[in-house]
Amino acid sequence: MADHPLVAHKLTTLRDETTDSPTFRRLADELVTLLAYEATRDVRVADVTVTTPVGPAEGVRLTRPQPLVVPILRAGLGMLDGMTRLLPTAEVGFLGMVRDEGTLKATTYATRLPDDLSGRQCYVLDPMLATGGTLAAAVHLLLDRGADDVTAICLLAAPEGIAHMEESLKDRTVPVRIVTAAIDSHLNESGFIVPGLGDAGDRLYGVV
Ligand SMILES: O=P(O)(O)OC[C@H]1O[C@H](OP(=O)(O)OP(=O)(O)O)[C@H](O)[C@@H]1O
Ligand SMILES: O=c1cc[nH]c(=O)[nH]1
Ligand SMILES: [Mg+2]
Repeated sequence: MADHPLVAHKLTTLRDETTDSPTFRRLADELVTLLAYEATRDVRVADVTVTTPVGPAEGVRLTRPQPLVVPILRAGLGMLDGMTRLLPTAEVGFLGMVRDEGTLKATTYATRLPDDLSGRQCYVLDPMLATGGTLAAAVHLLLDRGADDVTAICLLAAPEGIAHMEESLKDRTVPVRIVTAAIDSHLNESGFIVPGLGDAGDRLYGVV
C-alpha cells in the first residue's frame, strides 16, 4: 500500500461524491503516476556508461523486452496516461472485461495482447480490486502467455479481493504484486468497495 500524504490527499477527493468527472479523471491520472513510482521499483535495468560533458558516468537503462502495460477497459483506461508518462517506452496491450453486476462474475469481451509474453514484465491497470474476479482472470491470462513478472496497480482494494488473488494464484510460481493507494474496509452486498468511491468506470466515463 502506498503510504504518502499526497496519495491520501488525492484519494480523498477522488472518493468524494461531489467530485465531478473532469476532476475525477485528473486525480486518477495523478494518483497513478505516484503509484507507478512505487510499482516500478523492480523494473529491469542494465548498467550503462554515458559520457557527461565532464567525463564518464555509470548509470542504468531499462532493458528489453520493454515492459507491457495492460489497462483493463473501461476504467483502467483512465490510468493509462499516468502510467505511460512514467514508462514512455512501454508497450501497451488491452483487455476488455466487465463484471456482471448480478452474479459478480467477470467476462472478457476484448483481448489485444502479444501472444508470447515470455520474459516480459507486465503492469496491469485497474482502479478497483473488489471481489478480485476481474484481476485474477487478467493475471492468469498474462501468465498463461508466459509473463514472468506481474504487478497490478489499483487505486482501491478490498480485503476480499486481495484474499481472492492470493488463493487464485497460490499454485503459480511467478511473482505477482499488487500496489494500491488504500485497502478499504469490506465489500457490500452488491460487491462494491466500502467506503470506496462508487463505480470507477461510471465516474470516469458516465453511466452506460
Ligand atoms: O474485483 P471485481 O469484483 O471483479 O470488480 C472490479 C471490476 O469492476 C469494475 O469494472 P466494471 O465491470 O464495472 O467495468 P467498467 O470498467 O467497464 O465500468 C472495475 O473497473 C474492475 O474491473
Ligand atoms: O466498488 C466498486 C467495485 C467494482 N467496481 C467499481 O467500479 N467499484
Ligand atoms: Mg464499471
